[in-house]
Amino acid sequence: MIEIENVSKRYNGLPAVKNVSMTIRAHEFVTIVGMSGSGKTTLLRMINRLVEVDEGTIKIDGVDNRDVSGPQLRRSIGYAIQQHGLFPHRSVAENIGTVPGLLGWTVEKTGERVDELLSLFQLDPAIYRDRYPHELSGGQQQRVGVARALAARPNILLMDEPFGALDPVIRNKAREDLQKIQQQLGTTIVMVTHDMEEALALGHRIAIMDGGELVQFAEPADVLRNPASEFVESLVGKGEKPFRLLAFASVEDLIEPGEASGSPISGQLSLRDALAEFVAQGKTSLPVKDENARIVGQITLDSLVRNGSGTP
Ligand SMILES: Nc1ncnc2c1ncn2[C@@H]1O[C@H](COP(=O)(O)OP(=O)(O)OP(=O)(O)O)[C@@H](O)[C@H]1O
Repeated sequence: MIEIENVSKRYNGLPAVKNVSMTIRAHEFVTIVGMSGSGKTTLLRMINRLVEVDEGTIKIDGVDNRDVSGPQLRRSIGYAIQQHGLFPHRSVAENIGTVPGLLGWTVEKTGERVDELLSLFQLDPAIYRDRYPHELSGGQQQRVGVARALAARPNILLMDEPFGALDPVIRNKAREDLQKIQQQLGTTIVMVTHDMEEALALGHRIAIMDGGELVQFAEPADVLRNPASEFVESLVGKGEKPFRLLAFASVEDLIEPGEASGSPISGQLSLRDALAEFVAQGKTSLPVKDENARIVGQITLDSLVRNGSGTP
C-alpha cells in the first residue's frame, strides 16, 4: 500500500505538485493521467524519492519512505521509463540482473530469474540472454526494461510512459502483456501516461492531474460517467465517452432469448467490439455463442444502444 498524504513540491518557487493525497492499495494498478506539465512524473518520482517532497509524507506499507535510504528504497521498488534506460554495453542478462546483483543474489539464482523473466516476456532466453540492447527492436528493448524493473520481485512497480515510444500495434500488445503479468504477479503498479485510452484500459483506478492538483481519483467507468470537472470531461473526450463506456460491459450482460441470423459473436466480447460486429455484418440482432461455440441466445442493437446511453 502506498499512502500519499498532503504532498507538495515546488521548483524555483513554482508549484509542480499541490497538496496531493491518495492511497494506492496493494495489488492495485493505478494510472496517473493529465496534460504535459501537470505534475505526473514529479508525483511518481516522489514515491521512490528520485524527487524529495517539500511537504507531506509518503508511506509504503505503513513506513515513511524517508525512514530508509534512497538507494535502498529504489532497490525495493521497480522503476521503468519510456527511454527504457538499458545499459548499452551490458548484455540483456546483465541488464536484467542489475538489481539482483546489487542485492547480492548468487549468479545461479540471478541467471534463473533472468531466464524466467525473458520467458514471461516471450523472449527466448537462449536467443536473447547474451544480446546487447542495440541488437533488439524497440519493443524488445522496452520489454527488457520492464523485465529489469521486475527482476528482484518488487511489490511495487513505478512506470513512466513505458510504452510512449512504441508503435500502436506493439503498444497494444505490450499493454496486454503488462496486464497479464500484473494479474499473475499481483504487483502494485503506478503508471504515468498522457494517453487517456491507455489510462482507462489499464487502470483499476485513474488519478487525473491538472496543474499539480489531483482532480479525480476513481474507477474508469466512474470517471466516464461522473467526470469531476469540465476539464476531466474534455480529457475523457465527450464524443468518445459512449464508446468508452461500452468497453466496460460485455455481450453476456445483454443476452436475451430468441434466434438471430448472422455470424455468432462470443458472449465475452465487449459491447464496443459487438457494436463493430453489428456494423460489419449489417444486422440489428446477432446470435451469441458460449466458449464451446453453442448458441446461447441473441443480442440486439437496440439493447446495446439503450445500455450505452444509460437508458434502462
Ligand atoms: N527538475 C525540475 N526543475 C524545475 N522544474 C521542474 C523540474 N521537474 C519538473 N519541473 C516542472 O514541474 C512541473 C511538473 O512537471 P512534471 O514533469 O511532473 O509534469 P508531467 O505531468 O509529468 O509532464 P509530461 O507529461 O510533459 O512529462 C512542470 O511545470 C515542470 O516544468
